Amino acid sequence: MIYSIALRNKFRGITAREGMLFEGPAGWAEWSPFLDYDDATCVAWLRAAREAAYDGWPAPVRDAVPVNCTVPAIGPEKAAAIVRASGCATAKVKVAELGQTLADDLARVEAVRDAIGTGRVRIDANGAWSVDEAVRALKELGRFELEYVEQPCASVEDLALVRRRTNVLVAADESIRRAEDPLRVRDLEAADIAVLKVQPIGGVRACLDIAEQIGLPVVVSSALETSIGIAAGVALAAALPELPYACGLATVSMFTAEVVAEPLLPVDGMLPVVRPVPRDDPEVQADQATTERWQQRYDRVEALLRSDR
Ligand SMILES: O=C(O)CCC(=O)c1ccccc1C(=O)O
Ligand SMILES: [Mg+2]
Repeated sequence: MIYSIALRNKFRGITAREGMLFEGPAGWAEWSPFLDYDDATCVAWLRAAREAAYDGWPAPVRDAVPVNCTVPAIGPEKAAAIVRASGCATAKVKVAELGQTLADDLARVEAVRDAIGTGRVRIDANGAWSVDEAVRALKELGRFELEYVEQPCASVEDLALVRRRTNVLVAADESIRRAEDPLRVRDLEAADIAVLKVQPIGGVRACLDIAEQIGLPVVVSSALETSIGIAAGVALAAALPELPYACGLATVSMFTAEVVAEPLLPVDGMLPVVRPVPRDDPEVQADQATTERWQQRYDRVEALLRSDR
C-alpha cells in the first residue's frame, strides 16, 4: 500500500509524507525514503524495511520507551501548546531554520522551557550553523538548560570543534546516518551522544552494531514515519542494552491521518513496544500516479539492493 498524508506543520521544508507499507512473514514494514533521495541512498532504507518484513527484530529488554515531543520551527505559543498536549517530560526543539533568526530560536526555546517546567529541553540545528554561529547561539540558548544540541554544524570536523568550545553536550545525527563512515564521530571525539535512525542506517540490527562500536549513549529517532515505521524505532530502543535518554519517536502526531487503528502516540511520555497493523482506510491511500511512481522506485532500488549483495 502506498500512503500519502499531509503534515500538521511544515517540517524541514516538507508538508506531506509518502511511503510504502508491505507485509512479510515477520510483519508489516514501512519503506519511506524522502522524495529528494536518489536510488542509491534508498538502498539502506529498503534493507530496514525488508528486515521488518522478513527477519523481524531482536528481543526487547524493556516493554516501553521514553520519548520526547518534537517542536517544529514554529512560533512560541504554538510551540508551548505542542509541549503541553504531548505529556512528554522531554522536548526537542528545531532551531536554526532557514529564514529565521537567533531571536526566533530564543523565543521558541524559552516558551518550551516554561511549558515543560522541570523537564528536559534539547535542540536540533540540522547542521545549519557554522562553528562560530553555533558557539554564539549555544552561549545564548544555554541559559535554558539544554540537555544537548543535535547536529549544530554539518560536518563531523565542525562538530568536534563546537564540542570543544561549548559546555552543551553534542549529539550527532546526520554525521552518522549520512556518513560514509559513521564511526568517524567516535574517532574524532565529535559527539557525546549518537542519534540512530532505523531506515537511513539500514535496519535495527545495523543500528545495534553501530551502537556497540560507537561507544556513546544512543537516542533512537524517527525519520517521520507512520506508526508502522515508528515501531521499528521502538524495537531498536527496546533492544538497546542501555537507554539513558528519551527517544525522538513521538512524531506520529505530526501526521494529519493515521494508517493504523492504534497509533503509536505517547502515554505519559512513553511508547509501548508493539507491532501495529494497518487498517483499511482509503483516505490515506495515494492516488494512482503516486502509487505507480513508488512501485517503479521500489523495483529500481530492489534491483540495486540485489546487485549490492
Ligand atoms: O527526533 C525527533 O524528535 C523527531 C525526528 C526528527 O527530528 C527528524 C525527522 C525526520 C528527519 C530528520 C529529523 C532530525 O532529527 O533531524
Ligand atoms: Mg536531527
